[in-house]
Amino acid sequence: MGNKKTLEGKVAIVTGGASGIGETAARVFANLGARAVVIADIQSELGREVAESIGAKRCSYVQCDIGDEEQVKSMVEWTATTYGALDVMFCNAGIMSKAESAQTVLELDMSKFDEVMRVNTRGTSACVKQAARKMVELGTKGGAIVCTSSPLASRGGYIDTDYVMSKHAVMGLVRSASMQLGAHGIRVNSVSPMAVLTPLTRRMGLATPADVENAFGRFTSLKGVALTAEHVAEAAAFLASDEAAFITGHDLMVDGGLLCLPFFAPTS
Ligand SMILES: NC(=O)c1ccc[n+]([C@@H]2O[C@H](COP(=O)([O-])OP(=O)(O)OC[C@H]3O[C@@H](n4cnc5c(N)ncnc54)[C@H](O)[C@@H]3O)[C@@H](O)[C@H]2O)c1
Repeated sequence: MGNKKTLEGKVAIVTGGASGIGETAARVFANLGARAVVIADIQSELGREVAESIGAKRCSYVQCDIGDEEQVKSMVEWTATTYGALDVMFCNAGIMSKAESAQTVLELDMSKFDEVMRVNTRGTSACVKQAARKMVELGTKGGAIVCTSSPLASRGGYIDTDYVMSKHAVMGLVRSASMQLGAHGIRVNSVSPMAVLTPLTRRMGLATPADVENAFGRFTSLKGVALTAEHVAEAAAFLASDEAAFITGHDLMVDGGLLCLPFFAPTS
Protein backbone atom coordinates (compact mmCIF):
# COMPACT_ATOMS: atom_id res chain seq x y z
CA MET A 1 0.00 0.00 0.00
CA GLY A 2 1.39 3.42 -0.93
CA ASN A 3 1.08 6.66 0.99
CA LYS A 4 -1.92 7.93 -0.93
CA LYS A 5 -4.69 9.06 1.40
CA THR A 6 -7.50 7.70 -0.71
CA LEU A 7 -10.07 7.93 2.09
CA GLU A 8 -9.00 11.42 3.23
CA GLY A 9 -11.73 13.13 5.22
CA LYS A 10 -14.25 10.30 4.94
CA VAL A 11 -16.47 9.04 7.74
CA ALA A 12 -16.73 5.26 7.61
CA ILE A 13 -18.58 2.52 9.47
CA VAL A 14 -17.07 -0.98 9.60
CA THR A 15 -19.41 -3.70 10.84
CA GLY A 16 -17.65 -6.68 12.36
CA GLY A 17 -14.68 -4.38 12.99
CA ALA A 18 -13.70 -5.98 16.31
CA SER A 19 -11.80 -8.83 14.66
CA GLY A 20 -10.53 -10.40 11.46
CA ILE A 21 -11.07 -8.64 8.14
CA GLY A 22 -13.12 -5.87 9.77
CA GLU A 23 -10.47 -5.04 12.36
CA THR A 24 -7.84 -4.83 9.64
CA ALA A 25 -10.16 -2.73 7.49
CA ALA A 26 -10.70 -0.26 10.37
CA ARG A 27 -6.91 0.15 10.64
CA VAL A 28 -6.41 0.40 6.86
CA PHE A 29 -9.24 2.96 6.49
CA ALA A 30 -7.70 5.10 9.26
CA ASN A 31 -4.24 4.83 7.66
CA LEU A 32 -5.74 5.92 4.34
CA GLY A 33 -6.90 9.16 5.94
CA ALA A 34 -10.47 8.42 7.04
CA ARG A 35 -11.53 11.23 9.38
CA ALA A 36 -13.53 8.81 11.50
CA VAL A 37 -13.98 5.05 11.61
CA VAL A 38 -16.84 3.58 13.62
CA ILE A 39 -16.49 -0.06 14.58
CA ALA A 40 -19.93 -1.67 14.93
CA ASP A 41 -19.77 -5.09 16.54
CA ILE A 42 -21.09 -7.26 19.34
CA GLN A 43 -17.68 -8.03 20.90
CA SER A 44 -17.47 -4.92 23.06
CA GLU A 45 -14.18 -5.60 24.82
CA LEU A 46 -12.31 -6.42 21.61
CA GLY A 47 -14.03 -3.63 19.68
CA ARG A 48 -13.09 -1.01 22.29
CA GLU A 49 -9.48 -2.25 22.32
CA VAL A 50 -9.24 -1.94 18.54
CA ALA A 51 -10.79 1.55 18.59
CA GLU A 52 -8.41 2.69 21.36
CA SER A 53 -5.39 1.33 19.52
CA ILE A 54 -6.38 3.27 16.40
CA GLY A 55 -6.92 6.39 18.51
CA ALA A 56 -9.92 7.99 20.19
CA LYS A 57 -9.83 10.97 17.81
CA ARG A 58 -10.20 8.77 14.72
CA CYS A 59 -12.04 5.69 15.86
CA SER A 60 -15.03 4.74 18.03
CA TYR A 61 -16.70 1.52 19.03
CA VAL A 62 -20.47 1.18 18.99
CA GLN A 63 -22.20 -1.93 20.31
CA CYS A 64 -24.50 -3.07 17.51
CA ASP A 65 -26.07 -6.39 16.65
CA ILE A 66 -26.66 -6.01 12.91
CA GLY A 67 -29.47 -8.57 13.06
CA ASP A 68 -31.54 -5.98 14.95
CA GLU A 69 -32.49 -3.17 12.58
CA GLU A 70 -33.22 -0.69 15.39
CA GLN A 71 -29.66 -1.10 16.66
CA VAL A 72 -28.32 -0.55 13.14
CA LYS A 73 -30.46 2.56 12.74
CA SER A 74 -29.25 3.99 16.09
CA MET A 75 -25.61 3.21 15.26
CA VAL A 76 -25.89 4.95 11.86
CA GLU A 77 -27.67 7.92 13.49
CA TRP A 78 -24.97 8.13 16.19
CA THR A 79 -22.24 8.14 13.54
CA ALA A 80 -23.87 10.89 11.48
CA THR A 81 -24.62 13.03 14.55
CA THR A 82 -21.18 12.59 16.10
CA TYR A 83 -19.12 13.13 12.95
CA GLY A 84 -21.55 15.13 10.82
CA ALA A 85 -21.38 12.78 7.82
CA LEU A 86 -21.52 9.23 6.54
CA ASP A 87 -19.45 8.50 3.43
CA VAL A 88 -18.59 4.80 3.64
CA MET A 89 -20.45 1.77 4.98
CA PHE A 90 -18.41 -1.46 5.01
CA CYS A 91 -21.01 -4.19 5.69
CA ASN A 92 -18.55 -6.86 6.68
CA ALA A 93 -19.93 -8.65 9.77
CA GLY A 94 -20.78 -12.26 9.02
CA ILE A 95 -20.86 -15.68 10.65
CA MET A 96 -20.74 -19.37 9.75
CA SER A 97 -22.47 -22.22 11.55
CA LYS A 98 -20.28 -23.91 14.14
CA ALA A 99 -17.67 -26.36 12.89
CA GLU A 100 -19.53 -29.38 14.31
CA SER A 101 -22.42 -28.71 11.95
CA ALA A 102 -21.56 -29.34 8.28
CA GLN A 103 -24.94 -27.97 7.22
CA THR A 104 -25.35 -30.22 4.24
CA VAL A 105 -28.87 -30.16 2.80
CA LEU A 106 -29.64 -33.59 4.28
CA GLU A 107 -28.56 -32.53 7.76
CA LEU A 108 -29.53 -28.87 7.71
CA ASP A 109 -30.01 -27.58 11.27
CA MET A 110 -32.71 -24.94 10.77
CA SER A 111 -31.97 -22.99 13.94
CA LYS A 112 -28.35 -22.57 12.82
CA PHE A 113 -29.66 -21.73 9.34
CA ASP A 114 -31.83 -18.99 10.87
CA GLU A 115 -28.92 -17.47 12.80
CA VAL A 116 -26.66 -17.39 9.73
CA MET A 117 -29.44 -15.77 7.69
CA ARG A 118 -30.26 -13.33 10.49
CA VAL A 119 -26.71 -11.96 10.53
CA ASN A 120 -25.40 -12.41 6.99
CA THR A 121 -28.53 -11.67 4.98
CA ARG A 122 -30.99 -9.78 7.17
CA GLY A 123 -28.26 -7.91 9.04
CA THR A 124 -26.36 -6.92 5.91
CA SER A 125 -29.64 -5.76 4.33
CA ALA A 126 -30.44 -3.60 7.36
CA CYS A 127 -26.94 -2.08 7.20
CA VAL A 128 -27.22 -1.27 3.49
CA LYS A 129 -30.73 0.12 3.98
CA GLN A 130 -29.96 2.32 6.98
CA ALA A 131 -26.67 3.61 5.58
CA ALA A 132 -28.29 4.42 2.24
CA ARG A 133 -31.21 6.20 3.90
CA LYS A 134 -28.81 8.33 5.93
CA MET A 135 -26.64 9.13 2.88
CA VAL A 136 -29.73 10.18 0.93
CA GLU A 137 -30.99 12.28 3.86
CA LEU A 138 -27.60 14.02 4.24
CA GLY A 139 -27.18 14.48 0.47
CA THR A 140 -23.83 12.65 0.70
CA LYS A 141 -21.70 13.10 -2.43
CA GLY A 142 -19.95 9.93 -3.57
CA GLY A 143 -21.38 7.66 -0.88
CA ALA A 144 -19.96 4.14 -1.02
CA ILE A 145 -21.30 0.89 0.40
CA VAL A 146 -19.14 -2.23 0.30
CA CYS A 147 -20.30 -5.67 1.46
CA THR A 148 -18.14 -8.69 2.24
CA SER A 149 -19.36 -11.58 0.13
CA SER A 150 -17.51 -14.75 -0.90
CA PRO A 151 -16.49 -16.71 -4.00
CA LEU A 152 -19.04 -19.20 -2.61
CA ALA A 153 -21.71 -16.73 -3.72
CA SER A 154 -20.83 -17.75 -7.28
CA ARG A 155 -20.81 -21.53 -6.76
CA GLY A 156 -22.57 -24.30 -4.88
CA GLY A 157 -21.02 -25.75 -1.72
CA TYR A 158 -20.34 -29.31 -0.58
CA ILE A 159 -21.09 -28.12 2.97
CA ASP A 160 -22.23 -24.91 4.71
CA THR A 161 -25.39 -24.63 2.61
CA ASP A 162 -26.78 -21.87 4.84
CA TYR A 163 -23.60 -19.79 4.53
CA VAL A 164 -23.44 -20.27 0.75
CA MET A 165 -27.11 -19.26 0.46
CA SER A 166 -26.60 -16.23 2.68
CA LYS A 167 -23.76 -14.95 0.48
CA HIS A 168 -25.78 -15.54 -2.71
CA ALA A 169 -28.39 -13.29 -1.09
CA VAL A 170 -25.75 -10.66 -0.37
CA MET A 171 -24.95 -10.57 -4.10
CA GLY A 172 -28.64 -10.06 -4.91
CA LEU A 173 -28.65 -7.21 -2.42
CA VAL A 174 -25.50 -5.60 -3.86
CA ARG A 175 -26.78 -5.80 -7.43
CA SER A 176 -30.29 -4.53 -6.60
CA ALA A 177 -29.08 -1.78 -4.26
CA SER A 178 -26.52 -0.59 -6.84
CA MET A 179 -29.31 -0.19 -9.39
CA GLN A 180 -31.68 1.55 -7.00
CA LEU A 181 -29.15 3.85 -5.32
CA GLY A 182 -27.27 4.92 -8.44
CA ALA A 183 -29.74 7.78 -8.90
CA HIS A 184 -28.52 9.14 -5.55
CA GLY A 185 -24.87 8.83 -6.54
CA ILE A 186 -24.35 5.99 -4.06
CA ARG A 187 -22.15 3.10 -5.23
CA VAL A 188 -22.69 -0.44 -3.90
CA ASN A 189 -20.06 -3.15 -4.41
CA SER A 190 -18.67 -6.24 -2.72
CA VAL A 191 -15.37 -7.93 -2.01
CA SER A 192 -15.17 -11.72 -2.19
CA PRO A 193 -12.10 -13.12 -0.43
CA MET A 194 -10.95 -16.69 -0.57
CA ALA A 195 -9.97 -18.27 2.76
CA VAL A 196 -8.04 -15.81 4.90
CA LEU A 197 -6.84 -16.49 8.43
CA THR A 198 -9.17 -14.86 10.95
CA PRO A 199 -10.98 -16.00 14.11
CA LEU A 200 -13.74 -17.26 11.74
CA THR A 201 -11.38 -19.63 9.89
CA ARG A 202 -9.79 -20.66 13.18
CA ARG A 203 -13.21 -21.80 14.37
CA MET A 204 -13.38 -23.88 11.17
CA GLY A 205 -10.10 -25.60 12.08
CA LEU A 206 -7.75 -23.51 9.89
CA ALA A 207 -5.19 -21.91 12.22
CA THR A 208 -1.98 -21.42 10.19
CA PRO A 209 -1.01 -20.36 6.65
CA ALA A 210 -0.01 -24.01 6.09
CA ASP A 211 -3.55 -25.15 6.98
CA VAL A 212 -4.99 -22.75 4.40
CA GLU A 213 -2.43 -23.82 1.80
CA ASN A 214 -3.21 -27.50 2.42
CA ALA A 215 -6.95 -26.96 2.25
CA PHE A 216 -7.16 -24.51 -0.66
CA GLY A 217 -3.73 -24.15 -2.31
CA ARG A 218 -4.59 -26.48 -5.17
CA PHE A 219 -7.65 -24.40 -6.06
CA THR A 220 -5.78 -21.19 -6.92
CA SER A 221 -3.69 -20.46 -9.99
CA LEU A 222 -1.61 -17.82 -8.20
CA LYS A 223 1.34 -19.30 -6.32
CA GLY A 224 3.78 -17.82 -3.80
CA VAL A 225 1.29 -15.38 -2.22
CA ALA A 226 -0.78 -16.06 0.87
CA LEU A 227 -4.01 -14.11 1.17
CA THR A 228 -4.05 -11.78 4.19
CA ALA A 229 -6.75 -9.66 5.78
CA GLU A 230 -4.77 -6.62 4.55
CA HIS A 231 -5.28 -7.70 0.92
CA VAL A 232 -9.03 -7.87 1.52
CA ALA A 233 -9.16 -4.60 3.46
CA GLU A 234 -7.24 -2.80 0.72
CA ALA A 235 -9.65 -4.12 -1.92
CA ALA A 236 -12.56 -2.85 0.20
CA ALA A 237 -10.79 0.50 0.68
CA PHE A 238 -10.35 0.85 -3.07
CA LEU A 239 -14.07 0.25 -3.68
CA ALA A 240 -14.90 2.70 -0.87
CA SER A 241 -12.63 5.41 -2.31
CA ASP A 242 -13.19 7.97 -5.04
CA GLU A 243 -10.66 6.00 -7.12
CA ALA A 244 -13.56 3.63 -7.81
CA ALA A 245 -15.89 6.52 -8.69
CA PHE A 246 -17.48 4.75 -11.70
CA ILE A 247 -17.58 1.24 -10.23
CA THR A 248 -20.89 0.00 -8.88
CA GLY A 249 -22.69 -3.34 -8.74
CA HIS A 250 -19.30 -5.05 -8.93
CA ASP A 251 -18.03 -8.07 -6.99
CA LEU A 252 -14.26 -7.77 -6.58
CA MET A 253 -12.80 -11.26 -6.25
CA VAL A 254 -9.74 -11.50 -4.01
CA ASP A 255 -9.34 -15.18 -4.73
CA GLY A 256 -5.95 -15.87 -6.35
CA GLY A 257 -7.68 -16.99 -9.53
CA LEU A 258 -9.96 -19.54 -7.84
CA LEU A 259 -13.01 -18.88 -9.98
CA CYS A 260 -10.99 -18.84 -13.23
CA LEU A 261 -9.75 -22.41 -12.86
CA PRO A 262 -11.03 -24.80 -15.52
CA PHE A 263 -13.33 -27.65 -14.57
CA PHE A 264 -11.00 -30.23 -16.18
CA ALA A 265 -7.22 -30.49 -16.03
CA PRO A 266 -5.37 -31.29 -19.31
CA THR A 267 -5.01 -35.07 -19.69
CA SER A 268 -1.48 -35.02 -21.15
N1 LIG B 1 -12.14 -15.46 6.70
C1 LIG B 1 -12.47 -15.95 5.52
O1 LIG B 1 -11.85 -16.89 5.01
C2 LIG B 1 -13.62 -15.35 4.75
C3 LIG B 1 -13.76 -15.68 3.39
C4 LIG B 1 -14.83 -15.12 2.68
C5 LIG B 1 -15.69 -14.24 3.30
N2 LIG B 1 -15.52 -13.94 4.63
C6 LIG B 1 -16.46 -12.99 5.23
O2 LIG B 1 -15.72 -11.95 5.82
C7 LIG B 1 -16.48 -11.33 6.83
C8 LIG B 1 -15.62 -11.15 8.06
O3 LIG B 1 -15.28 -12.43 8.55
P1 LIG B 1 -13.92 -12.73 9.32
O4 LIG B 1 -13.29 -13.87 8.64
O5 LIG B 1 -13.15 -11.48 9.54
O6 LIG B 1 -14.53 -13.30 10.69
P2 LIG B 1 -14.42 -12.82 12.20
O7 LIG B 1 -15.23 -13.79 12.96
O8 LIG B 1 -13.01 -12.58 12.58
O9 LIG B 1 -15.11 -11.38 12.18
C9 LIG B 1 -16.49 -11.21 12.10
C10 LIG B 1 -16.88 -10.09 13.04
O10 LIG B 1 -18.29 -9.91 12.91
C11 LIG B 1 -18.81 -9.73 14.20
N3 LIG B 1 -20.21 -10.10 14.24
C12 LIG B 1 -20.75 -11.36 14.23
N4 LIG B 1 -22.08 -11.29 14.35
C13 LIG B 1 -22.39 -9.98 14.44
C14 LIG B 1 -23.61 -9.28 14.60
N5 LIG B 1 -24.78 -9.93 14.72
N6 LIG B 1 -23.57 -7.93 14.65
C15 LIG B 1 -22.40 -7.27 14.57
N7 LIG B 1 -21.21 -7.87 14.42
C16 LIG B 1 -21.21 -9.21 14.37
C17 LIG B 1 -17.96 -10.63 15.10
O11 LIG B 1 -18.07 -10.27 16.46
C18 LIG B 1 -16.59 -10.42 14.51
O12 LIG B 1 -15.91 -9.36 15.13
C19 LIG B 1 -17.71 -12.20 7.02
O13 LIG B 1 -18.80 -11.63 6.32
C20 LIG B 1 -17.32 -13.51 6.37
O14 LIG B 1 -18.42 -14.23 5.92
C21 LIG B 1 -14.51 -14.46 5.36
